[in-house]
Amino acid sequence: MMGSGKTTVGRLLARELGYQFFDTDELVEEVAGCSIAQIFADAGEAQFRQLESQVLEQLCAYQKLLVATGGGIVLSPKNWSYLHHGLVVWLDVSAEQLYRRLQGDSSRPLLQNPDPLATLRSLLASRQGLYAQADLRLVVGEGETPEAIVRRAIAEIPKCLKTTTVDLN
Ligand SMILES: Nc1ncnc2c1ncn2[C@@H]1O[C@H](COP(=O)(O)OP(=O)(O)O)[C@@H](O)[C@H]1O
Ligand SMILES: O=C(O)C1=C[C@@H](OP(=O)(O)O)[C@@H](O)[C@H](O)C1
Repeated sequence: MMGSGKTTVGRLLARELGYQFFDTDELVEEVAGCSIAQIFADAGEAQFRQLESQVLEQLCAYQKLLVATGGGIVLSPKNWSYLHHGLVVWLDVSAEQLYRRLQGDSSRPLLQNPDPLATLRSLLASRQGLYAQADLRLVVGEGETPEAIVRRAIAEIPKCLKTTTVDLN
């Protein structure tokens, strides 16, 4: 979800793993040559979603990447075929925590309305089943720091790696 810490935690985790870090929102802005808010205002959400899929498709061909996606990437079934090239982590943060973090932030167009908390609750409820398709769910506690989440991710990721080693001795 937006504001769950994908960019903040992802950047730190990439450094720990020695992976390159990319953020689909940043790449979309580079491709479009303007901010996400501007893309939504000028071309609409559908155009943003197309650019987002395009960027994800290009990224999924590479290895040793950590990709922080936009919170709505889960909406398109096609995006899941790209996401499943890697291990998908869900940072599960309550709507109330998200609201506190994003108060006064004008960069997320879907929250620019009179009741952003209600929007966050309703988006979270409608996307819950999609986020649940992730390989790893990290429920983020109240006040848990990005560094603590990274430590938990590093402990949990090996347990859910999809590859298995076959010993042919
Ligand atoms: N674990 C955390 N605790 C408190 N604030 C956080 C945490 N993770 C991220 N933030 C803050 O929340 C806001 C949104 O984080 P960000 O990493 O941009 O989220 P996302 O990429 O998922 O939209 C930023 O202001 C960031 O500093
Ligand atoms: O949840 C969403 O639909 C969106 C989340 C945003 O990314 P973050 O999750 O990085 O905030 C950004 O892609 C856009 O504003 C739409």
